[in-house]
Amino acid sequence: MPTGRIPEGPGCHQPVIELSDVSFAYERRPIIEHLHFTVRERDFALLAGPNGAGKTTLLKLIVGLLEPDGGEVRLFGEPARRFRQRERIGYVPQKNAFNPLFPATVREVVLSGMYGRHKLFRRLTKADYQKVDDAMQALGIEDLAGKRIGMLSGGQQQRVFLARALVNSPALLILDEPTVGIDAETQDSFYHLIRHMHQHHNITFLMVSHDRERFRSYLDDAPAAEAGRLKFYVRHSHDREDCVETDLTHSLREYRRAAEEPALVR
Ligand SMILES: Nc1ncnc2c1ncn2[C@@H]1O[C@H](COP(=O)(O)OP(=O)(O)OP(=O)(O)O)[C@@H](O)[C@H]1O
Repeated sequence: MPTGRIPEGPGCHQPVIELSDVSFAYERRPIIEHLHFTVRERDFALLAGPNGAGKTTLLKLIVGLLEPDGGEVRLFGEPARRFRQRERIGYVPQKNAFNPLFPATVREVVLSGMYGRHKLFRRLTKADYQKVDDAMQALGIEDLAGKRIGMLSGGQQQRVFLARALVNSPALLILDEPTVGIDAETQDSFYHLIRHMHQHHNITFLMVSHDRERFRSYLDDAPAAEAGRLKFYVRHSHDREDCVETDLTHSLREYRRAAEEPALVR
């Protein structure tokens, strides 16, 4: 298990998230104690743990919404509390975190992913709208563009949130139990897509999930780090040495065409 700050890796394997001796308590109740862990570029990290183990708390520490009581959290080499380049992080929330009565259309939800880069009310450019169209096409939701998000199935909604997270071409994609409440077949198709993205793109993944079993064949057997009931499982980027990036929109279109996912939109 690593201790302290890990030296920088070569090429496209720089540290993205560094947790050095991180501890956190709510009032006096310790939630996370002495956690050391580094996620590097193009790693796929699964954060697993039962209800109440501290997964959401740890995500908040990672994105700088909470500060640790001890130790240090760094994002892309900077202290998390000072990190401002929010557009480098894409976030896919739990389906249940979304209010189905929210009246926005699919296009508006995907477009709202741009606000990390463009302050609210700043005029969006033609290129921005093109990125929104590309992301919707890549995920097979372009025909749903004018529909109210609350009218869609759980699987379709998650594709909308994934498109929203991808419009800024994030370097780090955080997925917070993205398939809770979605049927097993749709979950399979979602995770197949996620694995494709991990295999073919320079995106680092941090996924929160109760469902370690689903990723058993994809991740190392032993946890790479543990703190209390929290466990990190990883597929390291050194499994893939080439650092060449391919265009995400093009690649996801090809992926759809290859019909590896026959019924893409469910
Ligand atoms: N703002 C808060 N103030 C005090 N205690 C809190 C606060 N937020 C969470 N907790 C407690 O901290 C513990 C960890 O909560 P957290 O939400 O991080 O767990 P989790 O692993 O994400 O759980 P779940 O799987 O149920 O979402 C829980 O016991 C929770 O009740």
